[in-house]
Amino acid sequence: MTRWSAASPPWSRTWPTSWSRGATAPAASASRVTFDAAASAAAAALAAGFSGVPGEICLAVSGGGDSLALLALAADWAAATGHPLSVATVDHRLRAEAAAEAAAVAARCAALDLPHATLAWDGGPGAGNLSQAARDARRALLSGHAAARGAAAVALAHTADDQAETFLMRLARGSGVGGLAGMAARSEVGGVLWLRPLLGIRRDTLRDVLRARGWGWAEDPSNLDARFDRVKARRALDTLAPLGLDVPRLVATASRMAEARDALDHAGQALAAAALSWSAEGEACLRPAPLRAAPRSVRLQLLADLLTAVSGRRHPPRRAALERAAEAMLGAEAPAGSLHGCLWRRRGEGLVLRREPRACPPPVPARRDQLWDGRWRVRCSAPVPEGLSLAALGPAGLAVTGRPPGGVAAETLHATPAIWHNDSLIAAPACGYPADGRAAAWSAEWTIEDARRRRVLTCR
Ligand SMILES: Nc1ncnc2c1ncn2[C@@H]1O[C@H](COP(=O)(O)OP(=O)(O)OP(=O)(O)O)[C@@H](O)[C@H]1O
Repeated sequence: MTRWSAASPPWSRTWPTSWSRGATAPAASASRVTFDAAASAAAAALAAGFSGVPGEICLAVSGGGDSLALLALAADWAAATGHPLSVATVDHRLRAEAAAEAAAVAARCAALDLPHATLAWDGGPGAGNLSQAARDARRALLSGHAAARGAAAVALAHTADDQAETFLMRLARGSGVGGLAGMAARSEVGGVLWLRPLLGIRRDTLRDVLRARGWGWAEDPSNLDARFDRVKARRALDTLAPLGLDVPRLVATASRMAEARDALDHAGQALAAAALSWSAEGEACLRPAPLRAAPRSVRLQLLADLLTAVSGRRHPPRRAALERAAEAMLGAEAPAGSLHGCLWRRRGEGLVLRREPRACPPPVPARRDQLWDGRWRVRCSAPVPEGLSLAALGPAGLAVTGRPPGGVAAETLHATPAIWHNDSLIAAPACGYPADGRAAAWSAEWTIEDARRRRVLTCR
């Protein structure tokens, strides 16, 4: 990328004064060379991260420095390649300045001739763990928006610094290799392809890219709030640097962990083929003998993947809890237990793992095509009338449908999706209700959306 050539020093432009931190730009020629190399590396990383994506890429841009740099680099790449881009900003409505930040991103996009949408979240006040709820809502809004536009992927602007902070936070939580592998450059969750093309690029480089263009950016005050683990991790990195434990070292370690995780996955695949079968309702049946015979790390990886898939959650259980549950499952004492929104129970010689009904989500409005509880794809082949909701079948629903033939446990059926109108059951597609075809428009398919887990677990 030659945009920042020495003939036209980009840092000679003026910085906006109101809406940026405005740190000093590199001045000496050695820094210019360093900057050119770093900026070219960022542009090359973005091009590699976006390569082969078959359609529009929707950029998630908050107005912060990282994601504005993503916008800047992606706009250059799109201008050179003609690849379609769009941009979305989520206004969580949690800070007064957020609307102005979204408007500033919109203005930037208008100047670049890129479509932009502001997606508002109204669920803030009252949400339990507010930052987790805001993150989940952001992902849901972004994936819904991308699906509505028919976009092929959503791009996030996580950096090498984010990856290193994530590594430290997971280390502190006692994560295994799966967690220590950090964030993936590509992942498929909830039917959406998520891209993180800047995971190898330093935050400071991205700030320099913006300074070079004279673009300001917004600072989210929560990035300085020491109550957040991420901020603590950022500060800890400063303390650890003299030990040689810096961002590049942690990122390199995370990528070695990703290789180890892939090797475990591979072994887990062989173990799954020997030990695992599924019912159509998403009940996992395990044969303990091959589990016992497998190396502990492979066994734990398979159990972590299973618990993640059956619970529909994005993250596996904590390592310590997983180890305790694995011991209990393979020991003789406890006949049953629960972990990570799942129930396990001994059945004959085997073990059954199923979703815990009370961990299923509260009712949501029924739509024509939606992922429910992270594990069921629920569709309707006809327009959905107003006022219908999607919620777990539960005991009340099962009392209406009765147990379908096949011997599936009532508890498993309780955690399947059902369509309701107030308290009246309209359809329970996983139970084939109603049998006379009145609600045949509804279908439900048990699904493992995450590409990595799909590889490990789809051996039926
Ligand atoms: N409000 C938002 N609207 C759209 N995308 C967002 C929003 N908040 C975060 N993102 C996306 O998620 C990524 C990671 O979020 P995180 O909260 O860690 O952001 P960050 O490190 O503060 O980055 P940025 O400086 O771009 O906000 C961002 O880089 C951005 O791509």
